[in-house]
Amino acid sequence: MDQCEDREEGVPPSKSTLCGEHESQTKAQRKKRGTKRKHEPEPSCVSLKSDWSEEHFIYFKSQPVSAAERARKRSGVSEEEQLSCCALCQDVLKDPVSTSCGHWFCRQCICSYWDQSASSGDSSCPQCGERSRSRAGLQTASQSSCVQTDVGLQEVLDEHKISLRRRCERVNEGSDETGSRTLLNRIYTELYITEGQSEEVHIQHEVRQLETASKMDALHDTPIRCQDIFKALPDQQRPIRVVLTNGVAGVGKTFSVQKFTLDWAEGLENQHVSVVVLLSFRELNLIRDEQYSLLELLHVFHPTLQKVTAEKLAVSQLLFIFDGLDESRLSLDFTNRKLLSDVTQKSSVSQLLTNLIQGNLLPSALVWITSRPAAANQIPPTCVDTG
Ligand SMILES: Nc1ncnc2c1ncn2[C@@H]1O[C@H](COP(=O)(O)OP(=O)(O)OP(=O)(O)O)[C@@H](O)[C@H]1O
Repeated sequence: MDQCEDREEGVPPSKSTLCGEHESQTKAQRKKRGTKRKHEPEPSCVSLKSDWSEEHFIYFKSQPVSAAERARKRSGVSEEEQLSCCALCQDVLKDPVSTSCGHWFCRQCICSYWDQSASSGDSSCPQCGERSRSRAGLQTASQSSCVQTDVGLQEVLDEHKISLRRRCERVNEGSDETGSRTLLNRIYTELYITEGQSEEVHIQHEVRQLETASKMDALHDTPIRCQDIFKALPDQQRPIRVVLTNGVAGVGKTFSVQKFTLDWAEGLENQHVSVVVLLSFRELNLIRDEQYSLLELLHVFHPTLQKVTAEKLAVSQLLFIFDGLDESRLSLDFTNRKLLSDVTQKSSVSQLLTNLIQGNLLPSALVWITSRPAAANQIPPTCVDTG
């Protein structure tokens, strides 16, 4: 059994349950001090980092065309062939490395070229004559792609992170919206999530559930930090893609989401995620009767995503956070057979969400949903990863 006070109060285990006992401050204490506030989401900006291969291609295209390249073009050699061919041995690249001007050679070819070159220590590019980085600085394809992927997109990504940091770094304190905003990191106390999967559908009132909760067993009673919810436990085989965090009113679900996002935006945690898309069901309610594609949905709520194409979206590691399922006025119908797999295909917001959660849309995207217990049964247990 977990040791958290709120679990003792009776939050029934779902995929994960926010136990909500802060290390130094209980919910009761918070309420007494009038700190329970709902944090309205603000518009944010999002950018995207693409996979290396796509940028790799752009990278080559953007190089100044050398005489050798022009000659190859004249000879009818395709660009793909050029990219896989060493300019020195004219053979297929072996252990390919690039000079700082962007030309590719077999590592052995370029090293022996430099070894043989009259002026030792000269590291000019054999193809264009430009002075290159030294042999120690030659880049492999993956190093080069990282650098190139970041060109242009890095700026957008930084902008997105700054935007999300601004959105999450401060929270309202006080009993009404006029309360002052304070730094989240200053008041945040660690919350623990326990993993569990209830077989029952929770139809009772939350108070009733509190009574029955003690009869349910958590799958794991090890507390998990909110930043670690997508990290599989040692005994878990499958990667975790969809997480549903279930917790009673005021336990700290929104705070956890904000803390997770802030740590990501500050570069502290979960850096394998390229883009965090933070949305509340309250925001989504506003467009529930409209038709959007997933790409448009992101553009609407995250304007800087406008710079990002569907192709880049498909190859990036996205994390969608949907906060407050209990406030949803969408009718999430997981039995609807309308399959969506194209991020540019328009549909209702609920269909976008069900397809995203089911993995038809952006199958590698991570999804985190938070909910009060009474509403959590809107997500079928089969859609949630138990690890
Ligand atoms: N980790 C935390 N550290 C410090 N205070 C917290 C923490 N989590 C929650 N609180 C306090 O509890 C209040 C309620 O938290 P929060 O809005 O995150 O709850 P919630 O679970 O999202 O509630 P609801 O179900 O009503 O949306 C916050 O305004 C804050 O004052």
